[in-house]
Order: sequence, then C-alpha cells, then structure tokens
Amino acid sequence: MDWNPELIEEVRKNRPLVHHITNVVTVNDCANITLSCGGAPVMADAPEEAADMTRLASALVLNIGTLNADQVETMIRAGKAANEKGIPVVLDPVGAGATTFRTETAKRLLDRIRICLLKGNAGEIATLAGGSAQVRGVDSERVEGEIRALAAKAAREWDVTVVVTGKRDLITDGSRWAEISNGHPLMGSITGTGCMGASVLAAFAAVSPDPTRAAVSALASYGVAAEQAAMQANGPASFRTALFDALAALKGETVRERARVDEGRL
Ligand SMILES: Nc1ncnc2c1ncn2[C@@H]1O[C@H](COP(=O)(O)OP(=O)(O)OP(=O)(O)O)[C@@H](O)[C@H]1O
Ligand SMILES: Cc1ncsc1CCO
Ligand SMILES: [Mg+2]
Repeated sequence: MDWNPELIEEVRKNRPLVHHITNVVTVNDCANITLSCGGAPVMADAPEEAADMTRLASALVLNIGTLNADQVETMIRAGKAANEKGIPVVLDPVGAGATTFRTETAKRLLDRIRICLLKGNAGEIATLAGGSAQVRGVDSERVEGEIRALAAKAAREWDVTVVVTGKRDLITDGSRWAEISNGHPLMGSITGTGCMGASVLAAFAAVSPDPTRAAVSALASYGVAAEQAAMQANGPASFRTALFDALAALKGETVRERARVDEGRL
C-alpha cells in the first residue's frame, strides 16, 4: 500500500478541526492528542448545536464510551451532517460486546451513518463482525477465530475501513490489509490510548483522500511517538505526559525510519 510516512506534516499545515462526541473519561486526552498531532479539537455534544459544529469541522469522531440514549440521537444527527458535508467519520465502538446497548448502538450508527473508519480493540470488532468474543467493560479479553477475517467481514458489511488495535494494529478495507507493529506495552497501562488513536486517525483522514492509507500513516506515527515516549517514562503517568510531547515533536522522517508495517491482499 502506498502510504505516506510524512502525512503528519500535512496535518500540521492544514490544522483540521476535529469534532468529537465522546466519553467523559478521556475527553481531555483526546483534545490534547489532537493538538499534538497538528489538528484542532472541539468537543460539542449538545443536541442543539452538535450538527452545526460538525458543519464547521474537517472530521468527526463518535465514541460511545459513556453513551446514553440522547447522546446517540445527537451522534446520528452529527453523523448525517458529516455525510452531507463529505468529511470522514471515525467510530470507536467502546465496549461493544460488553452490553447489548453498546453492541446495538454501534450497529445502529454503522447502519444509519456512512462511517469512514471503524476503530476498536479485537473484542469490539469481533463482536460487530458476528464472531465470538469476550469484552469486559472496555477491555478485549478473548476472541475466537481469526481477527483478520472478522475485520474484513465487518469492512465489507458496512463498506468501511476497519482498524483493530492491540499489540499489533491491523487495518483492512476488506481487500487490502496492513499491520503495524509499532507502539509500546505502556500504552496499555493508561486508559484512553485507544480513544486518542481515534482522534489521530480522524486528523489524518481529514487531510487525505484515502482513509485506509491515512490510517496506516496515523497509527504508525502514533506508535513511533509512543516508543519515543516510553524511553522518557518511569511509569504510566509520566508516559502519558511524554506521549503528548513525543507526538508534538515527531518528524515525518522519523516515522519513515522507524515504522514497521507489513501488508498484503486478502
Ligand atoms: N502491548 C502493546 N504493544 C504495543 N502497542 C500497544 C500494546 N497495547 C496497546 N497498544 C497500542 O495502544 C493503543 C490502544 O490500543 P488498545 O487495543 O489497548 O485500545 P483500547 O482497548 O480501545 O484502549 P482504551 O479503551 O483504553 O482507549 C493502540 O495504538 C495500540 O497499538
Ligand atoms: C474506562 C472507560 N470507561 C468508559 S469509556 C472509558 C475510556 C476507555 O475506553
Ligand atoms: Mg477503546
């Protein structure tokens, strides 16, 4: 896949406005990671204004981490506004598989809105693909079967690019796949590295015509930054701080040197 290791430089030049409707746990981290990669964050989930805010934005993130019925309706309205404007929508189906409400909501959003990137952990994606998985709260505990096949099935069913995070990140549009082995185990020691990944994906998709290639650039950049942050860190809290610093300082040429990406066709 012909992906651009230096796409972060385009993000910085364009400073895309990324509208988030997201959870109350990691919202501040999502705003800051958007800034660190060169985008501009805005969080707006009031039903009175959400769609208007989307119309000003260059990408929309929908994250169901602390969902409620009213927020889901707002997400649908904002999603439709994004589709009308033609900007990418990133869906993070947090906790799909843990409760019926989360699973059904994620499917409803996929059915009602044209999603560009569906990003979750293995348990969340396997659940949406109709596979057997165990999701405990927001964590993926167990997946039966081949995650690449399940991700490709979800990609074809909803005509989206699917991103499965974990020790290695998998990206597939149902015909192409890429696997990124950057990142660091410390990413699993703080909450929200998945949510922040969605913000980075949205900022990169906003400046690229091909969401699949943009996703490779985004997660390679995020993973390389995490490796650099880990070198400065003494534990979870200092890692979190160092991650913002490392992504803000990251050069495209460093991504070109350090990215570890395998790819192929399904
Ligand atoms: N052991 C690991 N080695 C390298 N990278 C990792 C590891 N664990 C997680 N990551 C990275 O951390 C990020 C989040 O992935 P993860 O699958 O943990 O998301 P998540 O479960 O949705 O997280 P959260 O719910 O806390 O936001 C991804 O970018 C992934 O590559
Ligand atoms: C811990 C947690 N609970 C709901 S959302 C969230 C953030 C990580 O997904
Ligand atoms: Mg998550």
